[in-house]
Amino acid sequence: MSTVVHTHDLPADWRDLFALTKPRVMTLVVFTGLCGLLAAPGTMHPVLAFTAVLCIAVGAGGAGALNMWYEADLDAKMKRTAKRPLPGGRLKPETAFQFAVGLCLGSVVLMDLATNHLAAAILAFSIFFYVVIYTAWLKRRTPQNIVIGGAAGAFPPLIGWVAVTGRIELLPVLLFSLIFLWTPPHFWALSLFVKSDYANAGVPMLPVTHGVVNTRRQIALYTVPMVAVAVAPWPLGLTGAIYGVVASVLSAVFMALSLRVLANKATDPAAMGPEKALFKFSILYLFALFGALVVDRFA
Ligand code: HEM
Ligand SMILES: CC(C)=CCC/C(C)=C/CC/C(C)=C/COP(=O)(O)OP(=O)(O)O
Repeated sequence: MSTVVHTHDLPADWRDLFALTKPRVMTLVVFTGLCGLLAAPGTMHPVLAFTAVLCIAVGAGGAGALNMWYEADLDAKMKRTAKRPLPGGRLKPETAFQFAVGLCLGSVVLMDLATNHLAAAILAFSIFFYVVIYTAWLKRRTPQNIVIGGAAGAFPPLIGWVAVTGRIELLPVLLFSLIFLWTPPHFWALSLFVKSDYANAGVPMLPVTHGVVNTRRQIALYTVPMVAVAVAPWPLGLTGAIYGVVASVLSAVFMALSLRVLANKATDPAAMGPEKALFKFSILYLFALFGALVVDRFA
């Protein structure tokens, strides 16, 4: 019987399993969940609060891993994703599936034990939404895939809030709506400069199905209600001026960048500076608004 362990194999395996959880994208998902939890009225034992945030991270990671398990065939066709653990042949699909299901189930059960049924149910629903509604159902069928399916990524602040209060209230619903309306400009800006990847893989993303001009119009169109929802908590008296000022200023920048995208006539990805700027700014924007929400709450 051989007991030789190739130690250099072990870290590679763990790195691949970790990569399966989409750690870079999920940092913002987890941050918005953490901020939803911190912004909620009431107190929670720090260990339970940490556990709740951990559950959001593990649940989101498990959902990301199930997404990669399901779409290994698509990922193999796109330059951006071809080297992922499954298309790269570094991980067996069964291993990925078991790991992913373990994370998803573990996160929901632990959330239920540590917080309340409603928070656990919303976590379960968002995993279901990302994996089944977005990945398995809509992504390959309609360019509205990310509008509807994107709702999955909007749940974390609500989950964080409900973990503390046990109730759904207006502010976390506005935070949900903010991310829901933010997702189309975030993703469509990116999809404009990686359009050929999606076209090659046969994924019906908006620039592929409805063209570059239409996609730019849609980005600007979603930015208007997004900005309104972003600022709304301040005049509604749900937050103070710190959040209000940060949200107003950064929303004005977001609007300006999306108008620059609308004005851009280029179709060559090399000339898509405004799109690249909007995509990068979209990430900073959510980090900043959610950060300001927490600072405001404790100021
Ligand atoms: C269906 C909705 C969404 C789609 C299709 C989408 C798609 C993408 C894609 C393709 C990337 C580029 C690179 C990569 O794979 O790392 C990206 C980057 C990113 N997305 Fe999204 N996204 C969506 C929603 C969200 C949500 C809800 C969040 C968080 C609240 C988010 C946060 C991020 C972050 C932080 C990055 C940058 C990652 C890095 O630095 O590499 N995305 N997104
Ligand atoms: C709590 C919980 C379950 C949260 C879910 C978080 C969520 C839905 C995040 C969406 C962000 C994301 C990874 C989009 C990638 O789209 P894609 O899968 O089409 O990207 P790809 O082309 O990079 O695979």
